[in-house]
Amino acid sequence: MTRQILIGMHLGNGYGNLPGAWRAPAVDPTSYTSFDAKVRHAQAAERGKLQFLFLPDGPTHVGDIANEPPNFNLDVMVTLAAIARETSHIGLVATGSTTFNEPFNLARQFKALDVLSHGRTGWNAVTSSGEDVAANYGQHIPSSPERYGRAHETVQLVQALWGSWGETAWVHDKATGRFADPEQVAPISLGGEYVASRGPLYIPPSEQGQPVVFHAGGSPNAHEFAGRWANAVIGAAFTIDDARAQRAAFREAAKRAGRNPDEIKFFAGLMTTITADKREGLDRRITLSGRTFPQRAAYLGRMLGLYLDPARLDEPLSAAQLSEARPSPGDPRSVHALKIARQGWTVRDILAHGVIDYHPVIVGPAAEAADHMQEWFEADAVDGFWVSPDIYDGGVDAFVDGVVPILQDRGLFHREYDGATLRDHLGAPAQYGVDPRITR
Ligand SMILES: Cc1cc2nc3c(=O)[nH]c(=O)nc-3n(C[C@H](O)[C@H](O)[C@H](O)COP(=O)(O)O)c2cc1C
Repeated sequence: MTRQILIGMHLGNGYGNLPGAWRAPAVDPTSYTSFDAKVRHAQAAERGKLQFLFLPDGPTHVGDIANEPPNFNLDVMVTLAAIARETSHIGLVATGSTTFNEPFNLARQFKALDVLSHGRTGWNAVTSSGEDVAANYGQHIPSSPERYGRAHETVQLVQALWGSWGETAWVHDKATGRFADPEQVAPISLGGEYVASRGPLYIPPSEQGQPVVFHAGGSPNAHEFAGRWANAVIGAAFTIDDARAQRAAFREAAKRAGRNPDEIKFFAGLMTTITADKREGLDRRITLSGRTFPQRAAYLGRMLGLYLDPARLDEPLSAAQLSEARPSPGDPRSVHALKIARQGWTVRDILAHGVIDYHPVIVGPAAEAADHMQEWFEADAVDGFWVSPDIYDGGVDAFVDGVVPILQDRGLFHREYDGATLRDHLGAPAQYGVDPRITR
């Protein structure tokens, strides 16, 4: 079968990726606590046949709570449990820290969600960063080798626990009175330098056996970790070359672990403001994020090697400034920022293009997003994207009704779900318990 783009949808705080999304006209400002809102956004993504929802998790809030909502869900597992009951196909991927959770708790919660969702669950196993997160657990952030040392042990333990209830152990035969085959439900008694568990975990397999492992991280340690354990990587890249290099690094690591590199899919982030014309999109972004622009103008200046006066946001860069500008080698977004500046936009509009955002930003007609996705995909830079809409109410629909049909017409995106599990959607191989190739 020809390779096609895979798409996940970011679901964060209930509003969208713009800091002022909670104040948008059609948005209920209490969506942060509304599970109805989250279910509605998930159903919109499922209508577009997207492969999965991705829920990041800190868990902390370091933003400006006086003006902006927290970044994350109230609780990713509770949110996905609610969504699982109101959707039928879309994959449900939640982030769970290997540093600040016990393997037994992770194994139990994720497998229970996998059973509840009939085999649609994914675990984004991350090592976490930031002292503010660690402080919530009364700890400091361990060093990278320690975090990844614990992460390797944790995933191995979690998968061993998932496999500790044998695939055919559950007999539940009322006539004979036999509930389960005890030979197939056995302790694992595994322990390492950081974590240990006896088991077994009393949870039978789901329709996909056990959850699919994802990872998000960028260091060489992350490559080795994902190369061994993950079937998908939630990535961040600003250029095709960067994405291609990251994807290749994860694929090489998978090969070193004795796996087929096609077993690990690389997803780049993409932020969207899909509108009929660019001006409408820029204006929306100015209304909902312009409060930060004076401060961002100073940063944009540093990206371009210029001084930009925060009081003169409504002027384009002068000819002298444009000829003096040099993209900063320290920020991969600088080349793109200069390209936009050269198109003659005002500083306010340059910032409204999202040139200082966490991921590439598309502002404007759906075809622009489709073109971006096609270009990156055909350059072998990605297997797919995780898409983060500016405002979930309306923004998920704009993607599903605008971008998805274009990709489908170009033969780049499927029209129907072929299977019912997340493993099916990602083309991930069957696995139950630990992967014997990794733990031999
Ligand atoms: C695209 C992307 C998404 C991430 N999402 C999360 C997240 O939701 N929660 C979290 O704790 N860390 C998240 N991380 C951070 C990683 O867990 C990791 O702590 C960080 O990248 C530092 O690890 P490294 O040394 O491997 O780069 C994310 C990282 C990337 C690149």
